[in-house]
Amino acid sequence: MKIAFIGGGNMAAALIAGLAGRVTPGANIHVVDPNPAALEHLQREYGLTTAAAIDAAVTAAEVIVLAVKPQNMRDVAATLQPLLALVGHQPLVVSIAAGIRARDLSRWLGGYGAIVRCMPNTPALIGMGITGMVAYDGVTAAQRTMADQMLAGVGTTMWLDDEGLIDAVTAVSGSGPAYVFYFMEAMQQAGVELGLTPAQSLALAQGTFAGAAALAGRSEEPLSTLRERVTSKGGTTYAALTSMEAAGVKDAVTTAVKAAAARGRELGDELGAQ
Ligand SMILES: NC(=O)C1=CN([C@@H]2O[C@H](COP(=O)(O)OP(=O)(O)OC[C@H]3O[C@@H](n4cnc5c(N)ncnc54)[C@H](OP(=O)(O)O)[C@@H]3O)[C@@H](O)[C@H]2O)C=CC1
Ligand SMILES: O=C(O)[C@@H]1CCC=N1
Repeated sequence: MKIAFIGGGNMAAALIAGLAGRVTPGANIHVVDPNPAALEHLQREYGLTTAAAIDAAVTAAEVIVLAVKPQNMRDVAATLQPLLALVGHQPLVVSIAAGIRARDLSRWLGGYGAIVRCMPNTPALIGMGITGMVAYDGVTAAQRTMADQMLAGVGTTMWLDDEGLIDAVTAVSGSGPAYVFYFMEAMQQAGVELGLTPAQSLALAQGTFAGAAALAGRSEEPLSTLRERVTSKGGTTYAALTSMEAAGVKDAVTTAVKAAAARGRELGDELGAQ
């Protein structure tokens, strides 16, 4: 599979790390980014080809991943559109941008239909990502399979019929690793304040997230049951959870996740109106 990335920043680098040598040889990956430092690192690490600006090399790929910020997407589409119009085959365009709707991207690409909109997350870097995906009108069955193979190579895929749900995916799993790191940071800090070294406290917090996430993944029980099994009556967990409830932590988290979804919709409205 020949893949071109437009944008070689954080999320592209995470995807490339998971893809190179696993889904396709690094030499089959081409990355366009104006920052030489980012490209040099990717080139050195994975042996891929790079360019500072979009040119015809991009359309030689079967899959073109648009991995620029949502605010740059329209300009990128304007540059890409005449190049796509020149090629005989229709490369699959995969957008990972938060908010940008497939219909707006299609319009910016001159009515192009072979678009998959998806929302990956950074654990793709270690092959443990999860990606929500939706196919636009002109995607062939073979292209859908190709998109699935690409993203299944860096973790789990979840296809959605309703593109409107991608903002929810963005809020839960696209942004989600940041919430987990935030929670881990707080747990690490508390451990240090209680006398552990930063390394000890980090190992305990990280190991706890890894173990609890794996347990939740393997268990048939609801999360609330798993939580209750940790919570001895009158014990330490009860003291912590009572403190969290009093501080409104659960409400704060659900409100925060909804704020992420609202921002996704807002980006789609703002940028799609152009
Ligand atoms: N980070 C994450 O965890 C996730 C991000 N996403 C989505 O991925 C996209 C990229 O995010 P992220 O990687 O975090 O952002 P970054 O800013 O790290 O990466 C974007 C890169 O694209 C470059 N760029 C800008 N314009 C062009 C252009 N015309 N051609 C080629 N490259 C260009 C940027 O350069 P410069 O900085 O100089 O502008 C930058 O290096 C966003 O749309 C985001 O919504 C989706 C899921 C998760
Ligand atoms: O923060 C953002 O907008 C991007 C989308 C999901 C994760 N990072």
